[in-house]
Amino acid sequence: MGGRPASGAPSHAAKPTRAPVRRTTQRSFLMTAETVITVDDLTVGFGGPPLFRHVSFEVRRGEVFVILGGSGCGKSSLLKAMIGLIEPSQGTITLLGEQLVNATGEDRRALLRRLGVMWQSGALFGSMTLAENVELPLEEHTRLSRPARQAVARAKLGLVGLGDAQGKLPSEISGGMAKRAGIARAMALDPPILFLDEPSAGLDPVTSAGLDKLITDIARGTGTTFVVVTHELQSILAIGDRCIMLDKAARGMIAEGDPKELRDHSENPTVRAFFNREAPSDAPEARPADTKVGA
Ligand SMILES: Nc1ncnc2c1ncn2[C@@H]1O[C@H](COP(=O)(O)OP(=O)(O)OP(=O)(O)O)[C@@H](O)[C@H]1O
Repeated sequence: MGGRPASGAPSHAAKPTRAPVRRTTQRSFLMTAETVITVDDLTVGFGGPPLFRHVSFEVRRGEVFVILGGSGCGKSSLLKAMIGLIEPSQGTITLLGEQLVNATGEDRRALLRRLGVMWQSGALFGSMTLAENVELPLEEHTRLSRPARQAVARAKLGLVGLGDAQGKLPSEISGGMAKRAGIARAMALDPPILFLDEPSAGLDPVTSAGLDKLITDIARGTGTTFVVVTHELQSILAIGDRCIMLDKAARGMIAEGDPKELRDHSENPTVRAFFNREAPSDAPEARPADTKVGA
């Protein structure tokens, strides 16, 4: 099952399960915001049966878009396909108006430079201070002078609440601080889109909630678009403007919409089970057509 109903109509034609929705100003903005990512009919596999197939969705400028689902359903693989690290076996990915899948050479590199990525661990270089870590992409991809790079690094670390920790090594900071530093480094080149892979992994609930607030503050304050892979329910509900849900048994996308509306109104038993922390019911092939809610 994928993001399209069997008729071949686009997934956004799927019958929504509707409930009255109170729109905030932010959500109203997102309803009309331009599309910055279009994933169309995407299939990814590693030689055997596809991990997921026929996945289609759009991400709008300035929103926090969450890719969720149980372990092993392909969330990280989808993120990797969206940043050019995995070649899909079918489908297209349009980022900021440019085609990724067929792009090659300098065109591809220039497109990928416009994306910021933070991996689960924060992936900081242990022998470098936080400031030096943030400076690194600037050194690699710009002609800024050292003082200019230092000024940008200071600003980015200040933005994530680490203004006083610039001279520290990664071994001298907490896990939550490392995630913040990872976000600062991912933002060094002012990317319009930031991809975060499991940002809350390994964090206690309070630290995780602080990181959630940082993500929404940056999205609201700077208009940066976030694509976040996570299966942390509290984070999904705290940060997600919209989401898609992948499912291992369905080998595809089984839901799309506002996470709170999916939690409260989805008719799909697998989606309901996920949001209500229940063991999934027997739903071998979940139905995509009934699961688009509040998008
Ligand atoms: N490069 C690869 N080659 C072969 N198999 C892979 C590769 N990358 C991922 N897989 C497999 O694809 C499946 C999905 O992995 P992926 O990490 O995308 O899932 P996930 O939903 O992010 O899982 P989790 O929540 O547990 O991190 C796993 O079974 C994994 O072993």
